[in-house]
Formats: sequence, structure tokens, C-alpha cells
Amino acid sequence: MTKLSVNINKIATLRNARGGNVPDLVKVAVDIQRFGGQGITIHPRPDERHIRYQDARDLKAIITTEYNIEGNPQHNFIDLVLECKPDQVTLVPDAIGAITSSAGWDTINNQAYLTEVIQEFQRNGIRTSIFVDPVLEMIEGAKKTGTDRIELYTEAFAHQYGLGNERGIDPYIKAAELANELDLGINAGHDLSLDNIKFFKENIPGLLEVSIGHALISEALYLGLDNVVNMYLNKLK
Ligand SMILES: CC(=O)[C@@H](O)[C@H](O)COP(=O)(O)O
Ligand SMILES: NCC(=O)COP(=O)(O)O
Repeated sequence: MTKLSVNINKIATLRNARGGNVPDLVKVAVDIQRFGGQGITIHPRPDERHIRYQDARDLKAIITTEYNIEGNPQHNFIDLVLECKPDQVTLVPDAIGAITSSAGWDTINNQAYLTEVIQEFQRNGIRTSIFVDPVLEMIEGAKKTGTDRIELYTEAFAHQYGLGNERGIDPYIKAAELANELDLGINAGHDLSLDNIKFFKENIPGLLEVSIGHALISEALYLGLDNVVNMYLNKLK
């Protein structure tokens, strides 16, 4: 089974546009879980342009499914994750001002650093996942850090699929096969959507979880949040 974790960054973007509490991020997270969402993902960035550090704390009290916090493991982020104790932390190598995530880890050059922070999170009972491109050397490097899972960075697949090139899935299949051999759990995310999720899920062996935000919240503007969550759940069966 592949779990759907809904990334609610864009709800916070909308709320922050007016400075008040509309839409209410916590209420939306409660509702997503009520609609069937199997996890909530947030990606607090250092400038807090969408998710604020306080949101991460407030959400902890109401998440009854799986809580996944993503981000670059700088000191403030590590402290926040250790305080919130989510089910999973996903490490993403974003530059401070990055518009969005644009690359996976170089797990070879950052091996010592990743190993150290992964151990710290695991000692605190938090499952770890690291964001990687579908490159075999990077999957092997990920294994050496001791991480529990990887998250495959799916932007390239989504782009190629949108152009009608189904072969864009090939590196992801090879990466997943290797991850399965190495006993690394497999998550995936970035630019997954109602259009491409079924094809991705059907082709990736052992896909445990997808985190989806930008497309899902955009689709919900037309189709409604309850409906969209259930459309994803059907496609992930
Ligand atoms: C790791 C990843 O691919 C997503 O978390 C993405 O970075 C979402 O972040 P934004 O909502 O800030 O674009
Ligand atoms: N880890 C990926 C994620 O949480 C959502 O990415 P996107 O769907 O907003 O591109």
C-alpha cells in the first residue's frame, strides 16, 4: 500500500497573504485526515514564508495519522524537529532562498554530515528519509548514511510525463529496484498530481508513501479537498 501524505505548505501561503488565520491551517489538517489523508507533510523554510515554526508545534497536537516534517537540517530545523518529534523527518538540501526544492542530496560528499544528523533523529525515535535524485550512486550513498528511507525527487519524471514521455520513469524504476535490494524504504514527491500519480505508483515497486502539495491544493480549488484526497487514494490503491 502507498500512503498519501498531504503537504499543506500552500494552505499556509494563502493564510499568510492576509496576515490573519484564514484559512486555518490546523483545521485544514484535521479535515484532510477526516477525509482519509494518511499523513500530513510540512516543509518549514528558514524565511517562514509559508509554514511557520509555530505551525509545526501547533500541528503536533492534532495529527493522528503520520506527521512528516521536511527541511534542510540546519540548527534551528534540527531543534524544531527534536521538539515536535514527528513520525518522520525528510532531509532536503535546499539553499536558504530557494523557491522550491530543486535537487536531491549528494549522498557521497555529504555522507559524514548526513550520518551524524540521521543518528541524532533516530536516537530520538524519529524515522528518517533523505531526498535523492534517481541516481544509483546516490541511492548507494544513502544506504551508507543509515537512513531508514529515501524520498525520490520526482520533478524530472513529472516533467517528462507531462510531455508525453513515459520513459521518464525508467531511472526511477532502477533506483527503486536498488533501494529494495538495499532494504531502504521508498517515498516519493515533488510535482506529483492527479494526472501522473497512477502511472508512477503502478511502475515503482515498493512505493511506501507519496507527499503531494502544490498540485493537490490547486486541484482542490476546482474539485474540492475531500473529493481530491479520495481521488488520490483511489489512484494509490
Ligand atoms: C521536498 C519537496 O519536493 C517539497 O517539499 C517541496 O519542496 C515543497 O516545498 P514548497 O512548498 O516550498 O515548494
Ligand atoms: N516531498 C514533496 C512534497 O511534500 C510536496 O511537493 P509538491 O507536491 O508541493 O511538489
